[in-house]
Amino acid sequence: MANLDITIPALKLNDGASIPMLGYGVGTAWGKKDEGKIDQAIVDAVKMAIGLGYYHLDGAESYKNETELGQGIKESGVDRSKLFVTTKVWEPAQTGDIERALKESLKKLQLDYVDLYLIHSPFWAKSEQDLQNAWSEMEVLHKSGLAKSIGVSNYRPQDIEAVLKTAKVKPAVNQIEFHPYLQRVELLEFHKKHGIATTAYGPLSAVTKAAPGPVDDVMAGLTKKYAVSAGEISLRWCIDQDVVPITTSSKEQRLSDYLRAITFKLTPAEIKQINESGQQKHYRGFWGKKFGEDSRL
Ligand SMILES: NC(=O)C1=CN([C@@H]2O[C@H](COP(=O)(O)OP(=O)(O)OC[C@H]3O[C@@H](n4cnc5c(N)ncnc54)[C@H](O)[C@@H]3O)[C@@H](O)[C@H]2O)C=CC1
Ligand SMILES: O=CCc1c[nH]c2ccccc12
Repeated sequence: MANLDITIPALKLNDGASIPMLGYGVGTAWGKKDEGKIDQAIVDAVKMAIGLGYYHLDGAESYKNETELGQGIKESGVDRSKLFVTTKVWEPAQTGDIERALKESLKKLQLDYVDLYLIHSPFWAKSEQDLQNAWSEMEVLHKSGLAKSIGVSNYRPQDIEAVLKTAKVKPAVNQIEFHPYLQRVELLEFHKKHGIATTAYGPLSAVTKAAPGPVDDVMAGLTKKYAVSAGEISLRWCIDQDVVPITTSSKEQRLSDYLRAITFKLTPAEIKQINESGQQKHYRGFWGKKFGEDSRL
């Protein structure tokens, strides 16, 4: 399957690095059970995604497939410097855990550095000080060059506020669930105010697992106008709001088609139509219990 021979545009981060505006995740479609054995299907999927032009790869310690992600990167033959590799640390329990986790991740990934290292969630922390201590460990890893950029994931404004009280380096990114049924308006405003980039997981939710719903009619009109699928409209809806979507699929055709999201642009009026119809429904696919009363934020 030929790719479109296009380069995915990049967004500048607050530390000067650039992140490709469409990512491929190995979390949801590829969560692995038996960590002892290499899963060739995941290696092949990573190679396939890179071959199509997905140079932004999103992994995590908790997905238990960093070995496969690293092997896929190696077998792709694409120069390391061209790739943007993210991984995430799961719940750090004590001082030193984050450094240990990153070094273990790098070993599995067969890499000398990651482009972006994220704290996977704030929900393990018992106090503001826990979040601040974890962040200062991230800053040390950033300074050492093992993580070119550092950020967070699933942080709410109050979690970022806590971090910013003592941070020397601001988080470059907050990776959050984001789609028309979870628009995070206040959080995005907060990110903008502090120069934090937003990356989005679950970007297809409104047209896949949360469908049917109130955006369907708007999507139908736009798919005709742009001759793309509702998935591609969903990805573009993120990009046009400076949000970097991270998607995934094991199907080469779908992944290839999703690259069309970088070939057109929605108008401000079309984004508004999606936003207004999307606001009529609320859906959260991940971490719902942890967000509790903050579920709509
Ligand atoms: N930081 C965090 O807490 C989280 C991070 N992530 C990251 O984001 C990545 C993407 O997250 P997703 O929620 O999976 O993104 P997504 O909203 O792009 O959904 C992708 C899923 O939808 C399915 N799909 C794609 N096209 C479809 C279609 N036309 N019809 C029906 N199903 C279709 C795919 O098979 C795949 O399972 C993950 O792989 C992971 O790397 C995901 C969840 C939480
Ligand atoms: O990051 C997304 C949610 C998540 C957290 N841990 C795992 C493990 C395997 C798949 C998804 C996830």
